[in-house]
Amino acid sequence: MRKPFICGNWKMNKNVEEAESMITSLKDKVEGVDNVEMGICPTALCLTTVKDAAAGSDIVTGAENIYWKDSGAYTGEISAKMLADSEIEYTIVGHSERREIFGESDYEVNKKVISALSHGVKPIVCVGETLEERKADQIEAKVNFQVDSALAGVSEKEVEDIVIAYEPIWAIGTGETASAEEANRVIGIIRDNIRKEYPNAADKIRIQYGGSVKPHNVEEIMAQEEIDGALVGGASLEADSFSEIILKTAEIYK
Ligand SMILES: O=C[C@H](O)COP(=O)(O)O
Repeated sequence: MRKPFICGNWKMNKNVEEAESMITSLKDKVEGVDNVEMGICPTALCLTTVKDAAAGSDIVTGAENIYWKDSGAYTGEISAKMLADSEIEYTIVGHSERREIFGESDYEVNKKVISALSHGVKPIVCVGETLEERKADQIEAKVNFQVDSALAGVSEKEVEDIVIAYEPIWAIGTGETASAEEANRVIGIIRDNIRKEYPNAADKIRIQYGGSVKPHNVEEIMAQEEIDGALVGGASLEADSFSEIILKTAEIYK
């Protein structure tokens, strides 16, 4: 059975003090959970704060984004190498907000995935369709294209370290979720597509759902066979709601 991964994406929220206090409180609330991997992706400013505050717990840390070069004249960027040097385990790559607001392309997402893997940082690759694409029956074509592009050049061994997050764009921060069955269906499509290129790894790769995951709907979502966790935005900002999501997932996986 794949171990579910519940990961918070704080986006552009929280200063250092707030980050430290949230993790301190979260640690207490999820102590003893060993059947769910738990993570937080804060801003670059708070990465080491979260890492240090989480010490002694099973909470892992991830960045929200990277650039694919190791170092150099790339103002405003951080690299996978820097994350590895600070023992940061994960990085989100290709979140729809990066793609839509900052114009990140599938080509760039792939370069970032390759760079992260080369430094032992695990990428959480986000894919998902817009509402227009959903209405035009293009969900499958869109997500499979995004996944194929992101994984280009990745070996079967390396691919096991990748987490995919299926996040329908229309469900992010809107309070709307894909129904649990629909999220499960699309994630099944993604896994079947991965199986074509990576027959031995497809059943090992974790595929999360993201988009308005909250304490009140997490059980239904996590009960689905294909869904291996969640990438949580808004509800990951408070220790109460995020721990509730983790604890309910842990209960389902008992
Ligand atoms: O990365 C997380 C997603 O964008 C979901 O955000 P949300 O839970 O606030 O809808």
